[in-house]
Amino acid sequence: MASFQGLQFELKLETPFLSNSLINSTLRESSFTGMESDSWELHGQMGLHLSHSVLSILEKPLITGSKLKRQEHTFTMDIMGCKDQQEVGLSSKPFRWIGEPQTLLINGRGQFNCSLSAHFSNTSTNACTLRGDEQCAPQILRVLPNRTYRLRIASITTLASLNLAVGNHKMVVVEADGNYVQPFEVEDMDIYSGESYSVLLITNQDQSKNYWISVGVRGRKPQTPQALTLLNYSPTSQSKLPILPPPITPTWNDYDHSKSFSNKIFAPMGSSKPPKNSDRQIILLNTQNYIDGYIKWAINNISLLLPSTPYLGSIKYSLKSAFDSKNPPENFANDYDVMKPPINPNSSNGNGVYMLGLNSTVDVILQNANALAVNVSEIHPWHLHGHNFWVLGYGEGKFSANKDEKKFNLRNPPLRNTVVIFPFGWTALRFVADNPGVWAFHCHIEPHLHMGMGVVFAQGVEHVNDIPDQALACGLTGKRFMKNTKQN
Ligand SMILES: O=C1O[C@H]([C@@H](O)CO)C(O)=C1O
Repeated sequence: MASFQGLQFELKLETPFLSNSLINSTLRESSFTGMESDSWELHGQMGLHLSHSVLSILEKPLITGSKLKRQEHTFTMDIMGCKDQQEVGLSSKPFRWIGEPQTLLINGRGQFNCSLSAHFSNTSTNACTLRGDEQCAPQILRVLPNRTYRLRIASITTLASLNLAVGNHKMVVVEADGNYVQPFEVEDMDIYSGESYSVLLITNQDQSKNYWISVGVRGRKPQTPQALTLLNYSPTSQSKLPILPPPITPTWNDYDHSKSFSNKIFAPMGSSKPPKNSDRQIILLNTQNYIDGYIKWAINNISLLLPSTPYLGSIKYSLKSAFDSKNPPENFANDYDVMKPPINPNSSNGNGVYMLGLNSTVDVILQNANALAVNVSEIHPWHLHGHNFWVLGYGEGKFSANKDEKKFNLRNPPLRNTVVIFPFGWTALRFVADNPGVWAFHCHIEPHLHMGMGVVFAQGVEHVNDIPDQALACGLTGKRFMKNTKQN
């Protein structure tokens, strides 16, 4: 495990932009709590609010080194209420999509309605300039010339996939999701919701100038302006605007560009390798569907609807009626055409659990497909709780075990906890189910999770001794049940 896992605590910096969704997500997440793993994960943001996209550029870790406890349950937030509204829209007939973000925030700063805020704050006629209204002024990264900086970057967006570039500078990617990677140089980098990276930035450019860092949207037709941060070379004044324009994000649908970035990520020499073979292969087809006319996402034709009783208690205490006891499907119909909208778009809700053998090696093939509309297939960053996995490869079209397994990278696959599936493609990953508990595996795009795009894995729940009271506080494991079990 890499020694720099504390960056995610910096998410707290973004809390003014969170909504009451966090309270919901706290309850929701608690149903997944298992034993602590030593890989601290970036999933407090499961409940981040929906109307803005947020990117943190973290210059310094708050905590480094040691084993960290997952902290996402401890946030308390101000209440803004927008997520509830959005959830209502997503669960309505007719469906109301959340829409693209109005702005992107970098460390809480975005340029939205700047002239309006200037008017109210009465500080400047153009609040988007560096001397304008504080809220609208970009974050300033002040650097010394000829140094090497490590930027810790975490995307906690709700929807947007992002691309980041620093004007006139290259970056060297050295870490992804808390694991070192073989360093590689890039002009710009993609970062999907739930992912985190460290990049090295060498300040070797003209020190009498400042430079823009820009972030733009990928994979969805952009209706969101690029977000800007200023790279300020000391002792140059912060108010000196860069001569060069902000770097322009690659075209939103240039997927080859994104694939080329993902395909450069490898584990460094000496990292742990995946087991040579897996004990089980689970193929998960991602489709957009209807249930009673409501738009949903489904996995192997089941749209995840979480039960009211948290899984950990219901599995540990064998409460068989608490969730679907049937095993969810491990594959989909052979003749399903992933390049076309579903012939039968109807699906159903479910909450069954993939029961994994403790310490077994599991391969998951995430198979993307055409959504409901013709010629539409979207990016989905999938995030696994409680584990890292090795990314064995990506491919186009429908996964073919015979052909594609031969191409799996077992030599130096990167270890991650979030991985993207590209439109009309598949992504293969392998993990060892060695962390007793119940774990969500889901698309990190919050509205997609709300619409059912996730599955649940469980393993070794009998080894989870101290289930937190909060995880036993509702449904069939509510108060009365607890009282009885404690008495027995
Ligand atoms: O889940 C989604 O719903 C909309 C669209 O497919 C239906 O309006 C969209 O862009 C999504 O990503």
